[in-house]
Amino acid sequence: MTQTLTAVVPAAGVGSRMKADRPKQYLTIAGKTILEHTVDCLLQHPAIGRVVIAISDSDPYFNQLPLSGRPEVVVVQGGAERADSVFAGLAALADEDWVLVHDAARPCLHQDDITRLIDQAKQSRDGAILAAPVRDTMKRGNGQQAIASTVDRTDLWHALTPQMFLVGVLRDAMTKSLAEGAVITDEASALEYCGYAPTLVPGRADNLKVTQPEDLALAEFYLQQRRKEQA
Ligand SMILES: Nc1ccn([C@@H]2O[C@H](COP(=O)(O)OP(=O)(O)OP(=O)(O)O)[C@@H](O)[C@H]2O)c(=O)n1
Ligand SMILES: C[C@](O)(CO)[C@H](O)COP(=O)(O)O
Repeated sequence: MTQTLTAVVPAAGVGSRMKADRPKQYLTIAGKTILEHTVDCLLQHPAIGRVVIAISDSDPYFNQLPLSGRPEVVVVQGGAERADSVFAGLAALADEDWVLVHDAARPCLHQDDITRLIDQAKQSRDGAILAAPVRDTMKRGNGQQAIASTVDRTDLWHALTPQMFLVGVLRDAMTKSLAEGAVITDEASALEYCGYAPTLVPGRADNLKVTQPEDLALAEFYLQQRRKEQA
């Protein structure tokens, strides 16, 4: 598999839910920042040759990382929302390219999941996302910390990343959906807004997004397991 794909990594968030002394992508696990774990994982895959990282314009951390000097890494300025950061990352890419978008905060991505996503995404212009089936009974609240209803969890999934699309299709969908005020929390929601139906590719549940303080120890455990697998 030749290294022809680019991954866009939104890494311009502040990580407020993490309640840490720095944005969560710069917290360290086993001597490396979460961002470095994520980018190393992406560039380890034989089909990925370049990573475009969107960082905050006030980011004081990135340039201190060895990562900042890697030739495979391009840096762009992120935006106020995750979608703005992703959109900025697309500016460096051509419409006919395929792109994987992957959260900096998801360092435990497995190589096999990347391979399966790439294989599935290229089957259709609708693209594909990694997703994990919901395991728990799902409740919708009534706004007063009480249950309003139980959500039917038939065919209900957690959207993960990477999400993979043709750049031109994604760029146009994001342009339209954002201009019309749609709520875009992942790339697939922009495609859906424009009538596409991206494929759901079952992904590993340990591809967690480090979001809350207790997630850091779990990510450390999963990365340790990954190192044992690769030893
Ligand atoms: N304006 C933003 C907001 C988020 N992100 C990135 O999008 C990914 C997923 O977003 P999330 O987990 O929500 O990160 P934060 O927005 O930093 O977290 P919080 O909502 O807790 O502040 C993260 O890698 C984050 O750095 C980004 O590039 N630009
Ligand atoms: C893109 C994503 O990780 C898919 O689940 C998620 O939507 C990011 O949401 P966040 O609120 O920006 O963490």
